[in-house]
Amino acid sequence: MTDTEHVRNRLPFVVVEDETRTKEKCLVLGVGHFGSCLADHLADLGNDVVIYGRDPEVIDSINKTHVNEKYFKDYKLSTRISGTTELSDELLQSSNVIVYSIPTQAMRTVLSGLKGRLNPKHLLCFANKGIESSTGKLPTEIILEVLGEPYASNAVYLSGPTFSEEIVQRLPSAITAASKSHERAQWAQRTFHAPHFRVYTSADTVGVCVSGALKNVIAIGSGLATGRGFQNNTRAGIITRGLAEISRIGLKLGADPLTFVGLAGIGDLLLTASSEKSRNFTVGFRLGKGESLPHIIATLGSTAEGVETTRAAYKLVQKLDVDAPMVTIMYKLLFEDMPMGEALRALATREMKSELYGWVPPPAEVPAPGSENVAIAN
Ligand SMILES: NC(=O)C1=CN([C@@H]2O[C@H](COP(=O)(O)OP(=O)(O)OC[C@H]3O[C@@H](n4cnc5c(N)ncnc54)[C@H](O)[C@@H]3O)[C@@H](O)[C@H]2O)C=CC1
Ligand SMILES: O=C(CO)COP(=O)(O)O
Repeated sequence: MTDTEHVRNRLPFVVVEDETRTKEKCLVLGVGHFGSCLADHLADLGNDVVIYGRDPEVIDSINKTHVNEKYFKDYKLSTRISGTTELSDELLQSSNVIVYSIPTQAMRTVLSGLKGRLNPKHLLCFANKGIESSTGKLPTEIILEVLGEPYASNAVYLSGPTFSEEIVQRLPSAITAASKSHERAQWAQRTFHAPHFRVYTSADTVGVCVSGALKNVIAIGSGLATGRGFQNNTRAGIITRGLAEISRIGLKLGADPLTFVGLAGIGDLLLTASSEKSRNFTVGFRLGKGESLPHIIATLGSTAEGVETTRAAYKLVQKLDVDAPMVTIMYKLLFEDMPMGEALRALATREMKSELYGWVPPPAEVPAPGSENVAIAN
């Protein structure tokens, strides 16, 4: 058991005792890796925190021993966290900050259960990353469809390079809080910000959600290449061209191009697509080693959002009619049994392109020497 106190002691600044900070009543939905570490972080900053989970054994272990026996058995969580399996109206009304940290595929169901029981005064933060596989819709769209306004405009999306196991150890991290409402983004910033957890605001909710979802698809591809035995050059190429692909898709949806060079963009892509700590990278790595997808999913013990998001992203890019070779090949590999050799060949033998295609108009054709055009020009 690692007591996080000793980790905190190696930070060159005080983490908690800031009396000027407004203490919030926080409710964290989801008792997996990310929900637990965000609950711990919020409690560490002096907030009252209740964590909701559907797994009574995990909630029981948090209440009795302050340990999440399923996801963080090596770390003691804050004693300020209390767990519950009941989302009562009283609990919802007594909370002012609600953090959604359940996988995206369950989002419509969970939010439908909350509809009519929330208050526009709640600060709603969404920490999930993904696209709904049955519809190809982003979290921004699901919230609008299920909860409507003003919840959609006030929602805050937390996204960036933040592995839960590093946050729970209080290792310095940075994240983006995006909302159409600047006031809500700032509220989330004030609530989560700490010297070791820097929060930056953004207004680009679409860009942040697209980046957070699609980096997982690229991370599976990067893991796969690594599992197959390719090395650093390949990984850097995948990450860079992956970012170009994410940007093309995001731009079609109206994202701000600068988001892709931010924490939720390149920051999270770099992290996830290059680390064995990532579940999505791990799924790819194991595929590259020859394991089957159903076996990997059954034994991963946690969620890899990129798998279902690949299915969703494939639908989305077809609808948007945008060139997305990695999303397309990953979909065929994962869901259409395309052999790996064929997939890699298909990616590698595509036509030659300009690096910025999809971003800027193609340059004018340069006439080949000796061609008719040259003769005319001369
Ligand atoms: N783990 C990490 O480092 C990070 C995760 N995220 C995102 O946070 C979200 C959650 O991920 P993790 O906590 O890591 O996943 P996880 O697999 O560790 O935990 C998921 C939790 O959600 C619960 N859950 C699933 N469906 C539910 C439902 N219908 N009602 C109530 N609870 C339900 C599960 O019981 C489990 O406790 C994902 O979208 C992920 O991409 C974002 C940043 C970092
Ligand atoms: O989103 C994450 C880190 O920012 C976590 O990545 P994985 O879900 O691939 O583990």
